[in-house]
Parts: sequence; structure tokens; C-alpha cells
Amino acid sequence: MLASAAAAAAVPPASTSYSPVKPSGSRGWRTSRSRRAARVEAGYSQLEVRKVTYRPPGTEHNLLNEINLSLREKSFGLIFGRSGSGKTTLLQLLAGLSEPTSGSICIQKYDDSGNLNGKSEMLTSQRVGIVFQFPERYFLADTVLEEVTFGWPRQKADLLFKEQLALNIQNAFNSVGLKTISLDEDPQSLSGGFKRRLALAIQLVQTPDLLLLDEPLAGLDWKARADVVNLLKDLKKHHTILVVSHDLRELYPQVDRSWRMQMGGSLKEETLPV
Ligand SMILES: Nc1ncnc2c1ncn2[C@@H]1O[C@H](COP(=O)(O)OP(=O)(O)OP(=O)(O)O)[C@@H](O)[C@H]1O
Repeated sequence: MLASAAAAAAVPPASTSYSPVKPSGSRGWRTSRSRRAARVEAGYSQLEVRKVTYRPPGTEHNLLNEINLSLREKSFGLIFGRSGSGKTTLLQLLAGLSEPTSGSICIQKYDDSGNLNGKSEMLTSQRVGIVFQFPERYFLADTVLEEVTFGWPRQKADLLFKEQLALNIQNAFNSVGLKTISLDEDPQSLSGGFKRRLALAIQLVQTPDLLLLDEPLAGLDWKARADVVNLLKDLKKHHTILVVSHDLRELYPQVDRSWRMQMGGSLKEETLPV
């Protein structure tokens, strides 16, 4: 079954319907204003991490210390640094998997002149998609469709909701270049590059505003690496992407801003040493 043709037909039956779509009021970098108003509004939004410190519960040392970072929408940020410096820990905070000990993570709107436009909004986990290192190791389902919808809360859904879900699947598969694969295929039978595409699609179905990727090229052969880099180049046109990686040279052309995570958990903006 082709993804583009099959998405609607493949939507789960009513008895096991899914709820992947976030409440409309909290979606997008948009503020709480109406969608129509947002469309005519100029300006831009950016992710702002302000003085974030993190100390795991029950421990005595901070893993992250007063982290500041801002990333404008539809741009590509990269965090690099030595192993164990705290890069993944920061991604986990941004994804809402753990909470900062102090500081805030929010979205701030600006007008065209760079002046604040309204209050900042806390970044909620529903607005973030995260792809962990070696995501294919966590594939559990027997088919691509089940993998994409796996873990979604199950509840009664109306036809409109199902149509939206089918559309989200179709859009996600189109944007990662998977529109020709069969939704019945075993995810483990896909090539290395296609598995990474699938992992991205799984996140994109939920229409996140911020996409976090931990070592997206790790473990891939040269061809698949080039494939994923090209994909990220395309995704950047419509998404805000923050990557943690040691593969600086390959990602360099896509990078708008970069930071070095230093041992001791402080972050410093720095151009890539390539
Ligand atoms: N909950 C925790 N409690 C105590 N220490 C932790 C906890 N989580 C992570 N650490 C430690 O924090 C440090 C930072 O880990 P993290 O995985 O964020 O580093 P990293 O920069 O992403 O490393 P790598 O490049 O190897 O992936 C490590 O020494 C790790 O063992």
C-alpha cells in the first residue's frame, strides 16, 4: 500500500481510534491568537532557553549550568562538545522529558523590528518532536503504519479527526520522502537511511514546532548519511531543528547557529571548528 494513497484508508478503526493531534490552541509557534490573525501578523518566533540549570533529583552536582540559547523559527541549530558534557541531557529538558531545576524554556514572538511581541509562552512537550540516537533500535511494530501510530492515546474519534490524522501521515511521509513505501512493510526491512526517515516521520505526524535530533547520522554508511543530510536541508525550510552531533563537517552547510557544550555543563555559542 502506498503511503499517499493509503493513509486515509489505513486510519485505525473507530474502536481503536487515536489521538495524536495536539489541542489546536497550543499548536505551532503561534501565540494564543487565532490562526487567521497569526497568518497576517508579521514578525517571527524563537525558542528561548533562559538560564536553565539542571541537577538530577537526589544528586549533588549540576549537569547543566545557566544554559542560554535562542533559535529562530525555521532555522538549524547544532550543539557539539565532548562526550558526557550534557548535550543529550539538554535535549531531554527541551523535549519535556525532565524538568529544569531552575530557568525557563519558552517561545517568544518578535515583530519585524525585533521588538518583543507579547508574552513568552512555555514550550510544552506536545510542541516538540525528539528523535533519539539509533531510533530504529526502538521500532516495535510489524508494519510501518503500526510503527507510526504506536503509542498514541486511544480514544473515540470522529471522522474529521481521522481525516486529519490521515492527512498528517501523508504530509509527514511526503516531507521525509517516504511517499512510495508501503505502510504494510516491516520497518526492520527498510534500509538504514529509510529507517531514519521513518523515525523522523513518526515525529512529524504529530506536527511539532521544534524537532530535536540526537546524533542523526550515527551508525549510517556514507550514502545514508548523505541522504539524511539532504533530508535535513529540506526539513529546515519548514521546521525549527536543533541537533546534537559529533558530525560537524557533514552538517556544517545547514547550520545557522552552533554552540559548544563544555565539560561542567555550560553552553557557549561558537562557530563550528571545521
Ligand atoms: N539522571 C542522572 N543522574 C546522574 N548523572 C546523570 C544523569 N543523566 C545523565 N547523567 C550524567 O550526565 C553526564 C552527561 O550526559 P549526557 O548523555 O547528557 O552527555 P552527552 O554530552 O550527550 O554525551 P554523548 O556525546 O556521549 O552522548 C554524563 O556523565 C551522564 O552519565
